[in-house]
Amino acid sequence: MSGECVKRKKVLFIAYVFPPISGSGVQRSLKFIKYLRNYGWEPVVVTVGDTKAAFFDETLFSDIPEGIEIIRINRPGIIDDFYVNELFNVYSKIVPVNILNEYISIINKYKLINLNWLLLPDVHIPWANEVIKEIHKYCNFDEIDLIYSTSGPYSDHIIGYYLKKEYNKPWVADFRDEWTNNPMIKPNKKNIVYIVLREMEKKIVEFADKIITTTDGAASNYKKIFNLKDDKVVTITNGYDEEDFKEISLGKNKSNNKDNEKDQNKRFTIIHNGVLYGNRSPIPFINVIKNLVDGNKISKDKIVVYFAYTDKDEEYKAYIKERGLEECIQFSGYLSHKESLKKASNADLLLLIIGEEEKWKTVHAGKVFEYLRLCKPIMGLSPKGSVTEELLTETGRGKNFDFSDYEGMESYILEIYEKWQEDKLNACILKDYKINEDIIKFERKNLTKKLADVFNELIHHKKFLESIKNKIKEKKAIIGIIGLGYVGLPLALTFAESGYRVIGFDKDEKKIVKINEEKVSYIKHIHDSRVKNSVENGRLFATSDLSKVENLDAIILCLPTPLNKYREPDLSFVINSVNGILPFLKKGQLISLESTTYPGTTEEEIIPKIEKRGFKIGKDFFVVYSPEREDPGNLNFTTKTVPKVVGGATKTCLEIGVSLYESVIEEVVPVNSLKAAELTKLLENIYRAVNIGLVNEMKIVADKMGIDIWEVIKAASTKPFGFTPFYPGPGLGGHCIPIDPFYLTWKAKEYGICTKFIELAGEVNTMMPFWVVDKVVEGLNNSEKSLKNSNILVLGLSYKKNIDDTRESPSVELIKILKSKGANVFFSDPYIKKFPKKRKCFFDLESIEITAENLEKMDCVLISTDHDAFDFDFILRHSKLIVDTRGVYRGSYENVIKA
Ligand SMILES: NC(=O)C1=CN([C@@H]2O[C@H](COP(=O)(O)OP(=O)(O)OC[C@H]3O[C@@H](n4cnc5c(N)ncnc54)[C@H](O)[C@@H]3O)[C@@H](O)[C@H]2O)C=CC1
Ligand SMILES: CC(=O)N[C@H]1[C@@H](OP(=O)(O)OP(=O)(O)OC[C@H]2O[C@@H](n3ccc(=O)[nH]c3=O)[C@H](O)[C@@H]2O)O[C@H](C(=O)O)[C@@H](O)[C@@H]1O
Repeated sequence: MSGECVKRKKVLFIAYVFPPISGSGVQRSLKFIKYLRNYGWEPVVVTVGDTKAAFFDETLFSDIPEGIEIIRINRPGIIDDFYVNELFNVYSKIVPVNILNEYISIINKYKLINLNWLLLPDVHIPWANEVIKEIHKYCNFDEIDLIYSTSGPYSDHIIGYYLKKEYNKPWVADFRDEWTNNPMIKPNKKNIVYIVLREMEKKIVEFADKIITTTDGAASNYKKIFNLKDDKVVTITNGYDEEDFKEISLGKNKSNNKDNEKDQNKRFTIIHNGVLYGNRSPIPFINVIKNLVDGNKISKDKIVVYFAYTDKDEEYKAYIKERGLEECIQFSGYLSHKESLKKASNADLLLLIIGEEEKWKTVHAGKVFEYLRLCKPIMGLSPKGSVTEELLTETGRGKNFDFSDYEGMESYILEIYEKWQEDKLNACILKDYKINEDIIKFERKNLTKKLADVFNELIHHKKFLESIKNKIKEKKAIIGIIGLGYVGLPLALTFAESGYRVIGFDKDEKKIVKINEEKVSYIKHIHDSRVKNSVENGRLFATSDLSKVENLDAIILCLPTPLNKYREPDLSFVINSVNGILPFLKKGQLISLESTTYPGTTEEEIIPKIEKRGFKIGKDFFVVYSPEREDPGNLNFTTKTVPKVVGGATKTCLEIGVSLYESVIEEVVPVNSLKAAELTKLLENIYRAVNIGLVNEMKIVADKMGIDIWEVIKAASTKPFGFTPFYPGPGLGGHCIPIDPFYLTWKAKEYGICTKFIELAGEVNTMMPFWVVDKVVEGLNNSEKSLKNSNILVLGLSYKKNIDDTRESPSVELIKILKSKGANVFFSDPYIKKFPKKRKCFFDLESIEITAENLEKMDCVLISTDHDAFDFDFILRHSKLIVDTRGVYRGSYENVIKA
C-alpha cells in the first residue's frame, strides 16, 4: 500500500522507552515505527519529554521516518502527598478495593513513605498519570483507530488501560518481557506489592484486546497464568533490521585498521554484544576460559573476549584479575547500536548469556536475532529446553549450554577455535551460514507486518461487532426460535411484538399450521390474538425447514430437556437440533440456549460442534446461555417483565447476548460465565423442589399432631423477612421442578458429590400421591366403603392451577394408583377434554362436567388441582366426601378431609 493515496489508519503508540532513550528495549518500538507506514498504519508516538535514562543514543533518530508525530509529555515536577493521593486514585481504578485497602493499611502501619513503595507498578507511574491527564490536549481521539502500549515500563499499560476505557478503542498490550513472572525477579508471592502488581497485570491482560509476547514460551505462560484464550495472545519476536547490516559483510570484516580491530584479527575473538545486567552472570563462562587457558588448550595471547556494557564491571574485572585473565577478557562499556553491530561483526564466536534459572527458558535476548543475521557461530547459555536452545538448533547457528555444562562449553569453543586456527572458519561461515528463510522471518520489516496484521484484525473485528449490535439496536436482526412450545412460543411473540422479524422452527407440523394458517395459539394461557397479530403483520412465520437458519442473526433454542428412563439428562432434543442447524450456520450469528440443563452443557455439547465448523467463538460466532423463567399461567409477569439472566462464552458473546435480550426484556442480568447462568436456573428450581418437599413433610407431621398446616403457613408468612411460604399438595408436577434438579445430581456425580437434599426432596414429593390415596381410603373407610369399586372424581388434571399442561402431573399419578386399587376413576378439568396420550400411561377418560348429579354419584371427590374455574362452594354442597390436597377449604367441614 503506498500510503499516500490510501488514508492510513492511526495507532497511538505508547512507549516510554523511545529515542533518544536507548538500550535493548528501544529497538523494537523504533523498528515498528520505522516500518508501520509500509503496512497502512500511521503511528502517533506518546513518550516522555524531559527524562533521565541510563543510555542515550541520538543516532537512533535517523530511523524515525519523517513527519511521524511524537507527543512528548513531561514527568511531573514534585511528587508530594497530594500527588501520591492522585496516584492512589489511579490505582483504585485497576486494583480491587480490598487489596488496595490492605496495601494502604500496610503502608500506614509501617510508615512506608519511600517513593519506591508508593509508585506502582514502577517509578514511571507519575509520567503515566500526566499522560492520562494531558493526552486529550495533544490528540484527537476521533482520529485514532487503535491504542498500542509496550512494556517495560509497565506503567505504559496503565495508560493503555485508561485510554481504552475512556475512548473505547481496541488496545494491544505488548509485553517485551513477562511482568510478575519475569525471570529477573524472585518475588515473595505473599508480599502485598506483588499481590497488587499481579492484580494490575490481571486486569490489563483481561481488558486488552490482544496481548503480544516476544516468545511462544512467554505466550503460553500468559495463557496459563491468566487463563487467556489461545487467540488472545500473539507472539511477535524481536528481530533484526536488514538496513542496519548494509555495511556489514559476511565473514570477518578485515577492512578496518583500528587497534582493537587489528587485535580482533590476530586473536580468536568472542563477543558478548549489548548489555549484561541483573542476575545474568558471565562467571561460568569466565571459568570456562580460565580452564581452557590453564589446560593449555588455548594460549592467552590467542584469545580475546569482549563484553560491552555490564552493570557490575568492577566486580567482574576483579574476578578476572584474580584469575590472571585481564589481558584476554575486556569490557568496552556501552556502545551505540551501530558501533556495537560493527564490533560484533568481527567476532569469531558470539556469546549469548540468557540466564541460569528455569524461568529464563522463555526468554530470547533481543540480540540473538542480530547474532543470527551476523552469520556467526553462537554459543548460548540458558537452561536446557529453552526457546533459545530451540532457536539455535532450528537455525543451525550454534549451540546452547546450561550454566553448569563447562565441558560442553569448552569443547564447543575449542571446535570453533580450531577452525579459526586452521584458517577455515571464514570459509565455513560463507558456506554454511546463509541468510535463508529461517533468518529472514526475523527481519523487523516482516515482524512489523505481523503487528499490522494484528491491528487490522482488531479493527475489522470492531467494525464487525458494531454492525451486529446496530442490527439489533435497529431491530433489523432476524430472530429464530427453535422449539415453539411453552417457552418458545411466548418468546417468539415477545420478539415479534417488539418489532423483530421472527422465524419459529418446530418439527411438529401441527403447530406450524396453527400459527401460519389458523393464526391461533395452542397454549391455553397464550391468547390467540397475539399469534394472529404477529402473523398478520408479517413479524412471525413458522416452519420446519432448518435451512432457513442461514437467514438468521440470532438463534434461540427452546427445546425439551427431559430425563431418560434411568433418570439421567436427555439432551437428545438439543443435540439433534444443533446437528440439524450446523450446516446452515454462518459468521456473525448468535446462539442462545434457553433449555434448562446442567452446568457445562453449552461448553461441552454445543460449542465444540460450532468450532468444528471452523467458527471462532467470540470472534465470528457468539454463544450465550440464558435460562428461561417462564411461569405458565402467571398473570403478574410476562416474558418481558421477568428479569433475564445471561452468561456468555466470552465477554464479546455476553455483550452481544445482553444487547439482544435488552432490546425486548426490561431487565437483563449478566453473569460471568455460561456455567454460572446454567447453575442459576438449577438453583432456582432446586430451591423450589426442596422447599415443597419440606412443606409436604411438615404437612404429614402436622396431620399426625392434629394441627392445620395451612393455618401454620399463614401465620409463619407474617414474618416480614427470612420466610418464604410454600404450600403442600398432592406431589410435584410440571416439566421442570420434578426433573431439573436431577440434571445437577447427575453432573455432581462427576465431581464425586452426592446431592442429598435433591434426592430427599424427590423421595418426599414422589410419595405424596400414595399418602393422599391413603387419605381417600381413610375417608371411604369412615363411611364403611372400600376403595375398590368406589367412584372417585379427580378434580383438575393439569399439574398446577389454571393451565392445561399435564406433564408429570400428580393427578395422573393419583389416577394410576386409584385405578390399580380397583376404583372407578373420573376426572374433570375445564382445560382438558380428554385424558392425553402419554408415553408411560393412558386412560380412556374424558373430562366430566361438574353437575350436582355427577357429584352426587361420586363416593369421593379428590381435589388435586385447584383451578379458579371450579365452583368449590357448589362442590362442597353436593359431595359426600372431599379429599382436599390444596387447602381449598380452610374451615372444618364434616365431608372434607385435608390431605
Ligand atoms: N415449560 C415451562 O414453563 C418452562 C420450560 N423451561 C425449559 O425450557 C425448555 C423447553 O421447554 P418447553 O417449552 O416447556 O418444552 P415443550 O415441549 O413445550 O416445547 C418444545 C418444542 O420443541 C419442539 N421440538 C422438539 N425437537 C425439535 C427439533 N429437533 N426441532 C424443532 N423443534 C423441536 C417440540 O415439538 C415442542 O414444540 C426445557 O428445557 C424446559 O426445561 C424453562 C422454564 C419454563
Ligand atoms: C413460580 C415459579 O417459580 N415457577 C417456575 C416453575 O414453573 P412451574 O410451572 O413448574 O410452576 P411451580 O413451580 O409453581 O409448580 C411446580 C409444581 O410444584 C407444585 N407446588 C408449587 C408451589 C408450592 O408451594 N407447592 C407445590 O406443590 C405445583 O403444584 C406444581 O405441581 O418452573 C419453571 C421452569 O423452570 O421451567 C420456571 O420457569 C417457573 O418460573
